[in-house]
Amino acid sequence: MDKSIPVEKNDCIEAVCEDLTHDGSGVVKIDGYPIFVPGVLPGEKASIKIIKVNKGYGFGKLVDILERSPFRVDVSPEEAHKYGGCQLQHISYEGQLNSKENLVRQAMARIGKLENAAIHPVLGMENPWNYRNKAQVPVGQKDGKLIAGFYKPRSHEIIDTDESLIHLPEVNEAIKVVKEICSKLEIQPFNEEKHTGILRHIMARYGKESGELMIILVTRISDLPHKSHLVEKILAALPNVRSIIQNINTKKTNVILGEKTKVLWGSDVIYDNIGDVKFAISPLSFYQVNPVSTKVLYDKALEYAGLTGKETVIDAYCGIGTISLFMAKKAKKVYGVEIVPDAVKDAKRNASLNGITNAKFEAGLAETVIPKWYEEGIVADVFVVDPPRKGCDSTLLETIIEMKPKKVVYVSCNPATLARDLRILEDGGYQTKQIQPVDMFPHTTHVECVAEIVLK
Ligand SMILES: C[S@@+](CC[C@H](N)C(=O)[O-])C[C@H]1O[C@@H](n2cnc3c(N)ncnc32)[C@H](O)[C@@H]1O
Repeated sequence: MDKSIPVEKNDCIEAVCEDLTHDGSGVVKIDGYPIFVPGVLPGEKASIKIIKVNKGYGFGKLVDILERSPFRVDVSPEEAHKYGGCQLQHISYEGQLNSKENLVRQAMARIGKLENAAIHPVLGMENPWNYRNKAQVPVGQKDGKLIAGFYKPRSHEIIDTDESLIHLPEVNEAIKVVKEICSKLEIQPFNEEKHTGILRHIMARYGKESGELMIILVTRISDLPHKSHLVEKILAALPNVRSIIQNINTKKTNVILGEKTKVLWGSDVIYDNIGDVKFAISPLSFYQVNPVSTKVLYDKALEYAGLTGKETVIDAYCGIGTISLFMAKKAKKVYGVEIVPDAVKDAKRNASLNGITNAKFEAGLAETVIPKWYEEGIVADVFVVDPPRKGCDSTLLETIIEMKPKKVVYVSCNPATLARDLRILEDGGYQTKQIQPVDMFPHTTHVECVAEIVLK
């Protein structure tokens, strides 16, 4: 037995939970040795069975709650099905917002070593239910029947479900109807293990403001049987449908969408509005999933940018040009860069759709295109970044530090990489003035942040 590890496998202990991890597990410590226990909340005393011990940390199973947190809510197994595996379903909304604020504060202190940044309380939703404008449900088979729903946590077993408490009702309805139609037409569900069958995922994307619906059928092969019947039945059942797409993903991968799409019926995009800007959204483009919180987030980004109409703005990782076009209305010129060519096509289309002529978009890697722009003499007064979870590329951060825009607005969906990148910017002559967390994903552990960073 390793003496530095104070517990052994199968021990039963009683301990008080001190914290939550980024994936929502409770953390208890025995003589400083951390044990991760799913289901237990900070402040709760619990009895726990040790199920695994590693050198620096262990895992436990919650046996009983001995002292209950005031933030705990009881969720029945039927309700849990409707949460689609949301990690914070057992915490009241107030408790979720507290724990997200704590997560941001800890990342900024531990990773970012930020001392002077003001970190505001999380801006939560008035109604944190039925907010998602997009669903992508895996399809499989059970007892000879087509099933679709969500993956059981930490497994690839599909839990068949027809309703999610976090999807907009129109999205729930679309998924349910398409699933029934595919089942009746006997379209073969995908078998992940054997890599056989046809239908891998059903996706629905809904414009909350426009009421337009896009259905995407992700298939393993390009041959989709009963195509015309399928289209006919979807249109009869869902009058809001504007676009039916087939996406082909032939690969053995967890990535949902393949690169090839075919329009089976209607338009190649749907439209939606955020504030007074209209957007065309194509199947492969990134579009924020929570329209209510997106408006809050973009308004905050605009406020932090402090535009007067004279500024040149660079928007790195611009997607379909959402933040760029919000900024373009208040800036002299905006340059956006994005890796997905379809998204850049959407961004260009969106600029003309809104009569915006001072925005220019280019497809490519932010870390390659922006240094090239800089060499050509394009210098930003305000630099916006909104990278994926892994954060900004280091070359891009170096370019920002060299270019010296007077302000950087950093939109992030991962506090850990945000904190890492803020440290790099601070070491390069910037100061983080304030960070506003926004709850874009209620009932999950995710939190979005927008940070205002100024040149010292
Ligand atoms: C979090 S999304 C933000 C999109 C947009 N700002 C919005 O709010 O809708 C990140 C975007 O970065 C793009 N992306 C990922 N890596 C990139 C890179 N190295 N260079 C440029 N764009 C990238 C993704 O395709 C995605 O559209």
